Amino acid sequence: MQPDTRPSPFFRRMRRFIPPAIQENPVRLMHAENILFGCVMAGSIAPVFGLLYLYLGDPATAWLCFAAIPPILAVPLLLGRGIALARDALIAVIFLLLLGICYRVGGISSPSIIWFSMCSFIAMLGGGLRAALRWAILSVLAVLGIYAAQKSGFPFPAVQVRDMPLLQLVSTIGIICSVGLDIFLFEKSRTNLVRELNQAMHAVQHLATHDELTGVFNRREILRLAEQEKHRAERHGGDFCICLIDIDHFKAINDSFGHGIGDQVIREIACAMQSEVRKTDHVGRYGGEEFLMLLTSTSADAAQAFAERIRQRVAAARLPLLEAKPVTISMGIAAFRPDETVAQAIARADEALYRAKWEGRNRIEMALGMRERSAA
Ligand SMILES: Nc1nc2c(ncn2[C@@H]2O[C@H](COP(=O)(O)OP(=O)(O)OP(=O)(O)O)[C@@H](O)[C@H]2O)c(=O)[nH]1
Repeated sequence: MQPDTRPSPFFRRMRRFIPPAIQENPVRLMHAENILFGCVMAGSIAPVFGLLYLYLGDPATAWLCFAAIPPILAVPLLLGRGIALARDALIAVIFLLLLGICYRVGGISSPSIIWFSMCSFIAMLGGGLRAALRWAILSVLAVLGIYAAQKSGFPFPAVQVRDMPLLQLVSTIGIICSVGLDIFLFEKSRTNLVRELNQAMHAVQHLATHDELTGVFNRREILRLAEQEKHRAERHGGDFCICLIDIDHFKAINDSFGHGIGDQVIREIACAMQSEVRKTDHVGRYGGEEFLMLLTSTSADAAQAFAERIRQRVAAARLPLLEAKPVTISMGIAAFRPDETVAQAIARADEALYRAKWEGRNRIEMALGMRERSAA
């Protein structure tokens, strides 16, 4: 059973806000997702602090928090115009909000001062190191500016919140939770990305090694497997047979029923072979209507008996596609010899196949050994 590789419902819902052009690129998708997390986080934290400042008797700062909510929630709409624009717009709103809060409540001693660190954090998750560095410099300059302004006697409003320790407490807990949640969501989005890349890699690998029409191995892969089996047989001993299969009078099938039906016949026969072989054997499409089977740990006699079973199964099948007309296959089998190459073993199987055709088709012929061949 295929594992469920779809992202969680939260991520799927969030992706509705991400333009398809961004979704095509996994890294840009991850940055866009992180910016959306930033919007969700900032959009939920701002009203909490708004309510807190109302409770603490500072309605002007509370309204600053509430006023930041609409621009934060509008940021996803900017994603269509570019990730950098959306990211910088979000951070700019947060940055200005923090400047406003620090100006009103405590200056350099404001519990909100530490929240400037979130600017470079969000920038990093939403776009990489350069953006993070830019926002880190701006944040440091802002903090230094607040300090310098206070030192030089700039008139900060004398706002007294009712319960400063409570503000400190909520602010500290808020930043701890925000950082933790951001890291958790970032990790989730990174895991999704890795999983999707893995999936894409498997799909590409499958396309590179399998025949599109039949789903069995393609020529390159079956030849690679043949080399691998040859090395295994040479190292560990054991028999290994190569079986070349060709559909008889296939041109006539194409001519009578059309190429579409011809393709389906090729598919049916590939499927019949694939379902008959053992898990350790391999089936590949060698050419148009020609297949190569690698029968591992199989003696020549066993390979012949097995091939006979497939030949009979195909000959007995009455495909509705062909209006129940029989279709047959011919096969040539070569038992691999340690002193020959894969190409030589296939050449012997091909020679046996040629004999099977010559002898009347719908039959199996065993290859001669190399020495017998050169003597012939
Ligand atoms: N439909 C279809 N036909 C193919 C495909 N690949 C090759 N063919 C056709 O298969 C036919 C093979 O014909 P031949 O090589 O003359 O052999 P045959 O008619 O099978 O005769 P024997 O092999 O001698 O029994 C050709 O007409 C090719 O066009 C394919 O992928 N799909």
